[in-house]
Amino acid sequence: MTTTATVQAGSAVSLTGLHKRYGDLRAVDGVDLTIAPGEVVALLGPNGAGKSTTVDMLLGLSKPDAGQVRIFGRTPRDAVRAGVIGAMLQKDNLRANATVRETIEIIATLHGKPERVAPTMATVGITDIAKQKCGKLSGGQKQRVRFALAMVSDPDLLVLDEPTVAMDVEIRRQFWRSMREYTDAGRTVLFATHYLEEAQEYADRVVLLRSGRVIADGTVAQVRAAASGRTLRAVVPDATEAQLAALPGVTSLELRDGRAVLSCADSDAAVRALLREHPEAHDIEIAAVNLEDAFLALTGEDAR
Ligand SMILES: Nc1ncnc2c1ncn2[C@@H]1O[C@H](COP(=O)(O)OP(=O)(O)OP(=O)(O)O)[C@@H](O)[C@H]1O
Repeated sequence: MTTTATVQAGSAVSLTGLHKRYGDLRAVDGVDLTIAPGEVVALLGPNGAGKSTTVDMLLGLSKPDAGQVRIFGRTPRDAVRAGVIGAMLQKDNLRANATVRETIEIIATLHGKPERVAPTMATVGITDIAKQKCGKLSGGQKQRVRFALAMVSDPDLLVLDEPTVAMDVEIRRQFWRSMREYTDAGRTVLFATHYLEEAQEYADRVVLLRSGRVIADGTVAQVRAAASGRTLRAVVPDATEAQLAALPGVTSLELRDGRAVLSCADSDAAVRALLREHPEAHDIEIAAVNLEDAFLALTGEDAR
C-alpha cells in the first residue's frame, strides 16, 4: 500500500504548513497542498484570497514565514535552476524593444534548448508575430508570448497565474488547446483563475482558497457535491412548504405559485418521494449545481 509519505516524496508539488503575513494581514494562513505528477489543478478564490502569494512562494519569488515548499522534492530555487518549472505570471516581464522571437530565443538558450524556439512558437500560435517588438503587442498577444516563455524549457510543471486575463474568446480557446497538448503528455499544471468555467472544463482538481486557507479541495464533481448537491425544480400545484421540506434528501426549498425549487443532498431520493406523494407533480428538472454556485456557497461572497 502506498503511504502518504511516499506519495508526498513522489509529488510534483508539496506545500506544507505555508504561512505568509503582510503586517497584521495573514495572506496565506496554513496552506497544505500536495499535487501528484500529471495533475491539472485550478487554484480558485476571490480577490485577495492568497492565490498569487501562494504561487510566488511556490516559485521561490517570496519566502514563507513558516512552512515548506518542495517541487519534485527540490527547493523552488533548485527546481527553477534545473528548468523543471515554467511560470507565467501576471507581471509584465517582456522587454519592449526585443522582438517576440528574440525574447523566446534568449530564454530557450539560457535553458540550453534553442531547438525548442520554433515548435514552441508554433504550438502557442505566435509564429506570425515573431518579428514584432514586444512593446507593440496587444494584451492577448503578450499573454501568449509569456505562455511561450513558460513552455520553452519543456518543464515538468507549469505554474500559471491568471493565464487568460486579457485574452479574447478565440485566443483563450487556442490557449487551452495548446495547454491540452501539453497536459496530455502527462505534465503537471497549477493555474490560478477567476474563470470558474475554465476550472470546470480544464482542471482535474479544484482547490478553493479563501482568506489564505484551503476551504475545499477535490474534483469538480466533489466540490459541487460539497456545496449543495443538486437542484430539483417542479410544478407541484397542491403541495405545501412543510410537505416538500419533509421529503427525504431535501435541504432547503422555495415555493411560489405551485413552482418548487428544492435544493437536494440526494436528488434521487427526493424525486422518488415527490412522485410517490405528489403524483400530480410535473415539469420536473434536476440540475447539478455549477461550480460557480458551489464556489459562492462555500466562500459566502462574490467570486469576481
Ligand atoms: N506585497 C504585499 N504587501 C502587502 N499586502 C499584500 C502584498 N501582496 C499581497 N497582499 C495582500 O495579501 C492578500 C492576498 O493577496 P493575493 O494577491 O495573494 O491574493 P489573490 O488571491 O491572488 O488575489 P487576486 O485574485 O486579486 O490576484 C490580499 O489582501 C493582498 O492585499
